[in-house]
Amino acid sequence: MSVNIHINSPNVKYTDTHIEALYAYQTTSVHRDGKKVTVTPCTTEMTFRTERRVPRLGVMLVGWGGNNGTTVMAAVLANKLGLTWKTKTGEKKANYYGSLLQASTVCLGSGLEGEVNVPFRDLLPMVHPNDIVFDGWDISSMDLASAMERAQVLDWSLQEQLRPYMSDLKPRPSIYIPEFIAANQESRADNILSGTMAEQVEQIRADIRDFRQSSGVDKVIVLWTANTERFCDVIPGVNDTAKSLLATIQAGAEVSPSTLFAVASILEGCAYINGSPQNTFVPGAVELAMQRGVFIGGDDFKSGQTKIKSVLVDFLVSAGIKPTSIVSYNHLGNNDGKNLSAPQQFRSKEISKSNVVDDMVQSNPILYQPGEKPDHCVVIKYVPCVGDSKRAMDEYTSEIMMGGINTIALHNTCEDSLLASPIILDLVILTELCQRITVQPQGEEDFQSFHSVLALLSFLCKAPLVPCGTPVINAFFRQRASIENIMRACLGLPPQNHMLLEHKLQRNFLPPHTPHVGSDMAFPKKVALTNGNHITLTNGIYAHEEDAARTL
Ligand SMILES: NC(=O)c1ccc[n+]([C@@H]2O[C@H](COP(=O)([O-])OP(=O)(O)OC[C@H]3O[C@@H](n4cnc5c(N)ncnc54)[C@H](O)[C@@H]3O)[C@@H](O)[C@H]2O)c1
Ligand SMILES: O=P([O-])([O-])O[C@@H]1[C@@H](O)[C@H](O)[C@@H](O)[C@H](O)[C@@H]1O
Repeated sequence: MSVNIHINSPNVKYTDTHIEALYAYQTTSVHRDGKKVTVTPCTTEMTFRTERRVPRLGVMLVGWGGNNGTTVMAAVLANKLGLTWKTKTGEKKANYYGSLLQASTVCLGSGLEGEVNVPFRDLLPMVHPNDIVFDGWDISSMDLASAMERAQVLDWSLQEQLRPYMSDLKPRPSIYIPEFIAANQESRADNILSGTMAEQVEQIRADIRDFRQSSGVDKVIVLWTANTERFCDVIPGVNDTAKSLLATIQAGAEVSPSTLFAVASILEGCAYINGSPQNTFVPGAVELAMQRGVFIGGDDFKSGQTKIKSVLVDFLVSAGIKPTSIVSYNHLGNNDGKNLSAPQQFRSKEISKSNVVDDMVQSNPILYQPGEKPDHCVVIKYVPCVGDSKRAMDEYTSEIMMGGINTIALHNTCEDSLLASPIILDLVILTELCQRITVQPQGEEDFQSFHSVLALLSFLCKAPLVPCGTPVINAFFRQRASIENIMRACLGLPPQNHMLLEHKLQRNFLPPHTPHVGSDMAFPKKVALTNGNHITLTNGIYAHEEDAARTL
């Protein structure tokens, strides 16, 4: 179900190349003086400009031969080919469930039939996952069909159909520095580059150029879905500035493979996204991205256990209930789990899985004293038997009224790669869309793009990377609303505020031409059809309906 949305407003202009929308951005400036809090509403008129032409997108995955890499490749092929396959519970059909853009909707407002919800992906012109061209690197030389089999994620009857399309896909040799990942990964490393660090970065850059040229794509985005690395020390003169980082690479001192890929991507003008928890984006990498006007984003896909945590803690704290203990245990048996069985790699993940509640806790000084936090314990165990089917068990203990205690226990079987793959697609498609959006605040001559650190990706990450000094938001629905409302702004639409005031007052205050869905209104007998099979909904929002005529 896809719709063709057209905003009928004097503030929105469709040119051949752009959607241009005048938008009143409303915020509040708050000043606190002791117990006195002064709130000043601020409105900034601005113009959002979105390029309408959707490019041919190439995505290069670092770790292409891994569980996530092979699964996202397989999923796109299966969708593109419209594959179905038999399983013991019946026939399955390829889909993109779990993708915010492909499988969730947004409410555009009310029409003659009540609320009109449309696919997120239809809000603005954006890349369809079926059209993405993939390539990538892996320290394992295994072809993608065999690597898909090794991953043990997808049903065999589906794998058999996909094998002919994936057996010729071979990951490019990659940068391998053993001390950054678990020693137990060494047995996979038969596909590695040689030469100095600088030479290897140049090879990665050459790979990107080769892919862009041979595939004919218009742009390339690079995404890290390789193993979790240990954290890298941030050292002045080594990686604290773009200049020092580039010099360190030339000198061959400590730089992680993920940071080397980041530098190579940025120097090639390609956005770079980190799907793992390590601190790939040392200050020098961030500065380099800003200097080059290239997007970077991450860290660590938010896919299952942590995603629920960012919902549940938001619910509890927003409801005035005080979480006092969060115990997040899981065991998994895939190669990611094997890598995380090493202490330094686990530590990277422990940090990203633990910090996700900080903003929600700090938002409620009624419940928490300054600096007070719930006990928070993260445990990850490697149990080969369960493979990619991670078993997450959580216990949330909270204080409720009058000394009461509430305990929520969850068991969550996360098929990790089937949860992460749609997130990988959302990350690259949203990043590409942001590359086509510019904004001109009132009074400024030039249009500007988003900050190089693409905070809009926070919804998809456990440890959101944000511009220095800006707030880190982990609360799930706040993150989602940020994406929705920025996309609405590109269409000149106000933020979704959920007020539904028209249904909460005694009298309907909407202009007569705007029907109020309710028994006290006489519906027009027929909705005029305009422009062929477009139907003009009230308030000028057109929806392209598959079925043409309708009478009400
Ligand atoms: N739900 C999820 O699966 C999920 C959620 C959040 C984060 N992650 C992170 O995503 C990453 C991938 O997860 P996975 O389950 O696919 O793991 P995986 O081990 O199956 O795949 C990682 C791949 O990266 C390769 N690799 C390692 N070092 C490399 C390098 N320097 N260059 C190129 N390739 C390299 C490995 O050979 C392997 O094929 C991990 O860091 C994991 O922590 C996964
Ligand atoms: O499900 P989630 O918490 O978002 O994320 C997952 C962790 O629970 C799991 O322990 C880890 O192995 C995966 O790489 C992923 O990070």
